[in-house]
Amino acid sequence: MAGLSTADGKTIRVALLGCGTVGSEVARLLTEQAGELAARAGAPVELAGIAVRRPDKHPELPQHLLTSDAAALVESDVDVVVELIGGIEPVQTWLLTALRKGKSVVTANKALLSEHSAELFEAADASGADLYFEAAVAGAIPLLRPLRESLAGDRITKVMGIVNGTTNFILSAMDSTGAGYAETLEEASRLGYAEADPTADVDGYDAAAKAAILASLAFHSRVTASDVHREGIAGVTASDIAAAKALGRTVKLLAICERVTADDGTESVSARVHPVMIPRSHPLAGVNGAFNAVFVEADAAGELMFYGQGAGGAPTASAVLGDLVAVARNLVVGGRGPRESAHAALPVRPMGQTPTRYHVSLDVADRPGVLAQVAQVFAAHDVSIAAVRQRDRHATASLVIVTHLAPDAALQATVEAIGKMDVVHEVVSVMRVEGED
Ligand SMILES: NC(=O)c1ccc[n+]([C@@H]2O[C@H](COP(=O)([O-])OP(=O)(O)OC[C@H]3O[C@@H](n4cnc5c(N)ncnc54)[C@H](O)[C@@H]3O)[C@@H](O)[C@H]2O)c1
Ligand SMILES: N[C@@H](CCO)C(=O)O
Ligand code: NA
Repeated sequence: MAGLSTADGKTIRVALLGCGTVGSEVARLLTEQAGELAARAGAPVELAGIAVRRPDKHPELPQHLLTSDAAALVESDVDVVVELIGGIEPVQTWLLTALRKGKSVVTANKALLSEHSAELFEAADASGADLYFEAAVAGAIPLLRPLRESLAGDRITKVMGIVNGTTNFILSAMDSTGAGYAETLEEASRLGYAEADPTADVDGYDAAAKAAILASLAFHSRVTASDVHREGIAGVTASDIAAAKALGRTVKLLAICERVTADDGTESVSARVHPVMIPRSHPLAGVNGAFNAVFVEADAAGELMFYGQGAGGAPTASAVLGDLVAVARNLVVGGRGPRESAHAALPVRPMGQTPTRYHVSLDVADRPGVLAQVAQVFAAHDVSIAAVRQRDRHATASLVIVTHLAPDAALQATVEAIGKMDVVHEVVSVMRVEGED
C-alpha cells in the first residue's frame, strides 16, 4: 500500500487534480510552506504532479509537474490525490481508482460527496485509504472535522446554517437597501459576488448538497442531495424583507438538518434548504455578506456556532491543506482517519411531514368577522396560531399571523385556502420562521 513506505520517513507524494481558484492556492501554499508542513505532518509533503486541462495555459506553474492526463497521474507513484476539479464524472472514476489502490483522497467536491459518498467510502474501506473533504462545506470553517471527530461522543439534534455565500450576500443587500431580488442579483454579478451562471447558488442546489453532507455526518445516516427539500431565493421579494423587518426579523437562506422524533418515538432526519425569517437577535442574523455560519445543537454540548469564510481560493485551500496534513500524519504512523459513520441509518422525513412554523402577511377587507374567518381556516387545517397583529389602512387591514409548529403540508394547504378567500385582497408574504422572538 502506498502509505506503508512513509514509516521510514519517505516523502509523501501528492497528485493535484485541477488548478483553478482553489487548486492554484493549494499549489502555492504547498510550495511556500513546504518546510512547516513537513514538520507538522512528520514527513515531507511533495507535489508530484498537477493535472490541468491545458498545460500551455499555465506558465506560472513548474512545467515538469504539469500533465493533461489526470487518469495517468492518479495511477502513477503518488500517495495522496487532491481533487479540485469539481463535478461528478470523470472525477468520480479517478477517485474510485485512487481509493481502491490505497491512495488517500482529499477533495472539496460537494456535488460528488452529496450523491456518491457511499461508493467512495466503500472503496476507501476496501483498501484502508482515507477520505477527507473539509473544504466541501463552508470552505475554511472547520465544521466537518468537529462533526466527524470532536462531537462523535455527543448526540447532535440540529445543524442549521448559512452555507452559501452568494445568496447570503444578495439577501444581506436586499435587507440593507430594500431593493428587489432581480436588481440585487444584477448588482452582485456586477461586483463579482455571483457567478456568470448563478443557478446552483440562487436555486439552492449548492446549499442542498452541503445540507446532505451535514445531515449524513450529524445523524450517522446516508442523506443525498436528492433527499433534501430545496427552495432558492428567487421568490424572495422586497415585501418579504419588509414584512420580516416589521417583525424584528431578517431573511436568510438556511440549510436546516434536524433529528425529528415522532409521537411513537421513531426517529427520522429532516434536511431542507429554503428562505427563513429569523429574529434579528439570532446569532445567524448578524452573518452578512459572503460569510458562512453554522449553528449546531447537541445534547451534551448545547449550542455551538461556527463562523468564517465559506469560499474563496485561499480560505478553501486552508481546509484542503488541513486535510492533507491529517492524511500525511496517518500515513506516517500507519493509521487511518474516520470512516463512514452511517450506522443509525435514519430514514429521511418528507418535507410535508416536517414540523415548521409559518409567517403569513395578508391584506384583508376591514370589516367585522374577517379575522375570525381567517382564523377558522387555520383551525380547519389543525394549525395553531401563535401571534396575530392587525393594522388598519382605510378599507383594508393588514394582518400578520405567525403559527406554532405544524406539519409543513398542513401549513401549505392553509396558505392555499386563505389565498382563495374573497375577504383576502392580497397575500403579501408567506415564509417559514425559525427561532424564538
Ligand atoms: N471556489 C470556491 O470558493 C470553492 C469553495 C468550496 C469548494 N469549492 C470546490 O472546489 C472545487 C474546485 O473549485 P474551483 O472554484 O477551484 O473551480 P475552478 O473552475 O476555478 O477550477 C477547476 C479547474 O479544474 C480544471 N479542470 C477541469 N477539467 C479538468 C480535467 N479533466 N483535468 C484537469 N483539470 C481539469 C479546470 O480547467 C479548472 O482550472 C469544486 O469542487 C468546488 O465546488 C470551491
Ligand atoms: N458558490 C458557493 C461557493 C462555496 O461553496 C457560495 O456562494 O458559497
Ligand atoms: Na469547511
